[in-house]
Amino acid sequence: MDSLFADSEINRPVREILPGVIHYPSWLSTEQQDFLVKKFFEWGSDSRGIPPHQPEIFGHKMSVRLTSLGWHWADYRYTRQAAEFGGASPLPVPDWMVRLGRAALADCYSENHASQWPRLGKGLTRWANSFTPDIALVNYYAPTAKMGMHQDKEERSDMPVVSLSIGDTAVFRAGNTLTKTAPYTDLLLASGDLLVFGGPSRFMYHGVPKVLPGTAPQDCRLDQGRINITLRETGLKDPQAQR
Ligand SMILES: O=C(O)CCC(=O)C(=O)O
Ligand SMILES: [Fe+2]
Repeated sequence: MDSLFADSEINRPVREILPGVIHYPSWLSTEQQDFLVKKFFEWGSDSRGIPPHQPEIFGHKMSVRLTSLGWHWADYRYTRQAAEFGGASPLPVPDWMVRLGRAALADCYSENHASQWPRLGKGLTRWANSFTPDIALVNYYAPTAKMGMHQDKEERSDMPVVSLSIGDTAVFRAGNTLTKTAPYTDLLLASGDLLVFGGPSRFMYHGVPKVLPGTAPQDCRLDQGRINITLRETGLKDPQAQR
């Protein structure tokens, strides 16, 4: 009874937070979360990839630790090699991750589901089939880490952003497309939650003001903190990098 009517199922319906922003609670199964945590540790310790690091922006170290697959992100641009790590290249985006990204969009934007979201622009549904993320940003938030308000705009594609959360719950701040300032909509992203933002909100400002320590499910394989995996299409052609 408890698990059938768990709080998460009753109080956290799938919602369109803002036009084109879909929050799908508990989208990942426990097994999928376990698998992603295992992969997270593998990626982080693989000497062939980009080591987890705290990128510097405007002379300040971010509190989040980042590694990435597909492309390296630094100084607001994508490159295939990381000069600061001896020219190392990121590990590739695995096929299963592309399929996961498509499944996420299918669940949020396909005709079936999208009819529920009256504010979702027309034409979003076509994205579910063609989404081919070529970058996965893998963020680790220690319990005190946060991420300032920003836009994801290094891409040359207007494909949606797919974001997966594992571990401690975070406060996610969805802003607006015009300024870093209010109006904001704050929501909680818990372990297993999916957030997709595209269409009219693809270039919204957003950030993570806070992680709520000790809120991960008891059986979570991540002892503390939060993993966020963000899948995007860069729209960049290989081998040329962004100038
Ligand atoms: O951690 C999150 O939920 C957001 C991450 C994010 O906005 C980013 O990596 O650009
Ligand atoms: Fe972002």
